[in-house]
Parts: sequence; C-alpha cells; structure tokens
Amino acid sequence: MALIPATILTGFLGSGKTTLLKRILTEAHGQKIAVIENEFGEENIDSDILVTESKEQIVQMSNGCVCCTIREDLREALQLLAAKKRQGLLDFDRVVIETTGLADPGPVAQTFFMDDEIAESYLLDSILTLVDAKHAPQQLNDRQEARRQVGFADQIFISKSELVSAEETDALIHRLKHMNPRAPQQKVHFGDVPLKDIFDLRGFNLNAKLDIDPDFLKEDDHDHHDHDHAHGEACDHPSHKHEGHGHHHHTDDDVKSFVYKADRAFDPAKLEDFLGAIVNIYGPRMLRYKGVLNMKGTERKVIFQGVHQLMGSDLGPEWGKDEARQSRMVFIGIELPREILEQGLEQCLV
Ligand SMILES: Nc1nc2c(ncn2[C@@H]2O[C@H](COP(=O)(O)OP(=O)(O)OP(=O)(O)O)[C@@H](O)[C@H]2O)c(=O)[nH]1
Repeated sequence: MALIPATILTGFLGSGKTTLLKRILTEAHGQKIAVIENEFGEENIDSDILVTESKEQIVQMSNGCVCCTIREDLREALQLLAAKKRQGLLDFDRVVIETTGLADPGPVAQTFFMDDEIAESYLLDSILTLVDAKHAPQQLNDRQEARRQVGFADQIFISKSELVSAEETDALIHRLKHMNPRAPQQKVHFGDVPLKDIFDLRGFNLNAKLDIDPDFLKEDDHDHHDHDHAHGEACDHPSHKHEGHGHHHHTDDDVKSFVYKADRAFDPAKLEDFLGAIVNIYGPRMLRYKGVLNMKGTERKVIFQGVHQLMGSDLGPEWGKDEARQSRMVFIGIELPREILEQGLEQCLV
C-alpha cells in the first residue's frame, strides 16, 4: 500500500489552526482528508456537516473528509486510521494532525521516524506553522513553544495580517526569516489558502530543494548572529550592537539559524563521525537541519536532513555541468554551538 502523506499543523494558541482546518473539513474540494485533532468541541465543527454523531472518535464529514479525535496518543490514532483504511472501512488520501498551541512539534514529527509501524504506513509531508501577525511578536518574546514551532516549520502561514500595519508584518516576516530561513512564508486570511499550498510540499522529504532566500545568505555574510529590527523601530535592549549598517541588532530569539557553505568536497566518513557526535550532544537543541552536500566519491548531490538526534541522507540528482559544487547546510536550533559546528565541518572537508 502506498504511504499515506501526513501534514503536521502547528502554531501558537489562537493562531488560526482550527479556522484553517474547518475550511478543509467543510469545503467541497474533492479531496478525502483525515484530520486528527486533540479534541474538538461542538463549537469547532458544526453538527450539520457531521455525517455520524460526534460521540464517535472518528466522524465522517459531508464533503468526504474524516475527523478523528485523539483521546489516547497520536500513535494509536494513526494506527487506527491506517488499519481502517486497509480494511476498506475508511477512505482517505492523507492525514492532517493539529497539535495543541502549547506543544513542541518535535515529538509529533519524531513519531513518524521512531515507530516502525507508523513509518510503514505514513510519510511525513511537512510541518506547517501558523503565526498570528497581531500577537506573535509578543508570543515569540515570551514563549519558547512559539519559537520552536517557527524553528520546525517547512512552511509558515501568517494569519491576521489585516489587523496590523504593513510595516509590522514586514518586521515579523524579517524576524521569522532569521529564525528559520528555509521556510517560505505566506499570508493567510481566515484560513483561506489553496490546498495545493498546504499539501505535497515534501518539506520533510529528502529532496534537493533547500529553500533559502539568496538575499538572506548575502545579508548573513555580514550579520552572523542577530536579526534586525525594522528600520526606525524604537528599542533599547541592552544586548544590541550598533554596527553602523544603519540598523541595529538584538539577540532575543533563542531559536536561531545559520548557514554553512563550503566549496571543497566533504569526506563522507569524517562527516558522518562528526555529525553523529554532534547530534548526540546537541540533538535536543537542534530543531531542524538540512543540506545539499558536495561529497567526495560521487557525482551526485547528497541530501541530508535531521530533527533533533535523528538524521538521514540520500543521493539526489547529479551536479549540473556548469553548476558550482558548493555544499550548503542550514541549522536551526536553540543556542546552537555555531563555532563548534563550523570548525568541525571545516575539518571534514577533503
Ligand atoms: N482577524 C483575523 N482573525 C482570524 C484569522 N484567522 C483566524 N482568526 C480568528 O482567531 C481566533 C482563533 O482562531 P482559531 O482558528 O480558533 O485558532 P487556533 O490556533 O485553533 O487556537 P487554539 O485552538 O486555541 O490553539 C478565532 O476567533 C478566529 O476567527 C485571520 O486571518 N484574521
């Protein structure tokens, strides 16, 4: 049986997850989607769109979607859904999991790798993170869960942008990009986003795409550690450095990212040893990392990625004839040992 694609929907409290899901469950889009929610009250799902009574753990929607409430754990809910699909009792093409606003999406993502039975039935497509334009600036300052949710994202949706000024939205976009440069950002109004922008993103899958804005890389060359304020934004934070770029920086966000680039090839054995040791020590703080590598001994790109301690790599397409064989890696995490990583990676080059 083909693997069932799974999407994890995360975002801080009130960021608009349920609003987005409700559209998925009610609109006539012709797709059969199973949604796993932590709980859904009557206020979430209108009773007239339910085909069966909401006392059940799994209910069918009038548009063919399925909603499954998790009372036990996620693993059991996923197994139950896969079993019902196999037996022909339920028909759906993909799964969306809504995490609670206070959850760290890491363990949810890891369920798909750690558990063999789950890995045999499902393929983790991507982690989508909703960010509330009105409240995120404060939430990101105050709450580590909110910052982690941004760090894990393969795609970021910004809700409620109509409630703030264009400048405020731009400042937020800028901040998010520094926390997670590899996730594209898109504004969404009351969950109105085409399904093609939600599904089959394959953000988690091994592929040769490393979505980093080239401008971010340029900027990163002279701004290694901090993110910028919007120009003219008043700030008197003591950790600011004034570097004469016409703007200043601060270090409030503990979720940070950096990009490592190298023009010489990596020695595969050295790199494996080094990364293995690094994730052993720093894994809990490493939210996401991903890279397209130039490896000695192969004409093909090597794609690697990981979440916390779990890491994998795969062969991608061949390097193009005129393409510079430059390795690029992005690391996203909390207080990452940037210098140790950079120096160690340097030692792994041939
Ligand atoms: N103005 C505005 N309000 C929105 C938008 N999207 C969602 N909302 C509102 O924000 C509130 C919270 O939305 P929910 O979808 O319940 O958010 P949630 O992320 O599921 O919240 P939790 O379940 O508490 O984590 C609701 O009143 C929504 O109507 C938007 O784009 N603009």
